[in-house]
Amino acid sequence: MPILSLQNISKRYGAVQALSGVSFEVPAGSVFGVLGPNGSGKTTLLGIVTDVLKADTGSFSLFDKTPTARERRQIGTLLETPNFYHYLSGYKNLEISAAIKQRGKDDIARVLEICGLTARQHSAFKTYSLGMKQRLAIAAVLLGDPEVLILDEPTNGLDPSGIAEVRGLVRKLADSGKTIILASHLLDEVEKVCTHVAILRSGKLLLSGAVNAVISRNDFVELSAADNAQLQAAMLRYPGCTGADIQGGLIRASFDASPDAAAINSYCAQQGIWLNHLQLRQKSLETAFLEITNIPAK
Ligand SMILES: Nc1ncnc2c1ncn2[C@@H]1O[C@H](COP(=O)(O)OP(=O)(O)OP(=O)(O)O)[C@@H](O)[C@H]1O
Repeated sequence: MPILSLQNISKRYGAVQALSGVSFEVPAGSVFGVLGPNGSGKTTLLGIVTDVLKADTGSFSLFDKTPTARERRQIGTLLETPNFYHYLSGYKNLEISAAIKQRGKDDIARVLEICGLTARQHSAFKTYSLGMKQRLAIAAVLLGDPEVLILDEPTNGLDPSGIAEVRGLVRKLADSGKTIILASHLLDEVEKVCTHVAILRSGKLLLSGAVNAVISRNDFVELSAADNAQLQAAMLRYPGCTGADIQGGLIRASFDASPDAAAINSYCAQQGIWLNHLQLRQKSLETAFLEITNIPAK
């Protein structure tokens, strides 16, 4: 059963079509990244799912049901950084969050522990690092132990150590069985923490599914020999080779499936070509993302 299923969601703000017919499913237990460049509709989509915004058309189900207050209570949401009181401690701030959410205080110690803030719970919020501040925001979301977490750009504005802390926390929460839906404009982030992804561009869904299936990073091979022109011609005859370009003294050969370096080496030897360089390489994430976002929208 998918945790969240979107059917044909569209939303317009005046002249701006923020979302156009977006449909996808979020599997239970996944860390699901909603990925897209700035302005692609990620926040609008999360706003609709969390009932902050209303879709013009389309519908969605939570836990396989039309969402009611009961289903919504199972969702913890962090769409923007909460306004914590700077002079109050982390603990006191969570007391206020618990009161606003009408949750008891008895859950505060648990969420502080999960977020690694127990030792600093009585320090003033203003003394926290950026990463600790964001972990406190996530602690507030965890009050009441929701099954699903929705986080909008949870590492935005953090320094590298803050980013690492928040990613570590997201992984830990995923390991504990939570389903996590997070928006990001960073492919790198999605690859590091997400199991599944939906990629948006200009409000349209380009692709969705398991990260490994969606972000294909077919290997390519770099090779060279004394006569690169002869090698290039030979590689273009190699079964499955889809291209062979000479770049900076090396031939970069691409394939329709993962290449086998040993087979390429022996093929070249059979052609009387002795390789002085042969290396398998992976497409950079950047290249893979640019290729994905350049494909025509569905
Ligand atoms: N309240 C609004 N009124 C008018 N246009 C809006 C409003 N909110 C968003 N938009 C527009 O809708 C489009 C989608 O915006 P949205 O914030 O959902 O994208 P996003 O992918 O979350 O972007 P970012 O990464 O910059 O937060 C953008 O073109 C944005 O300018």
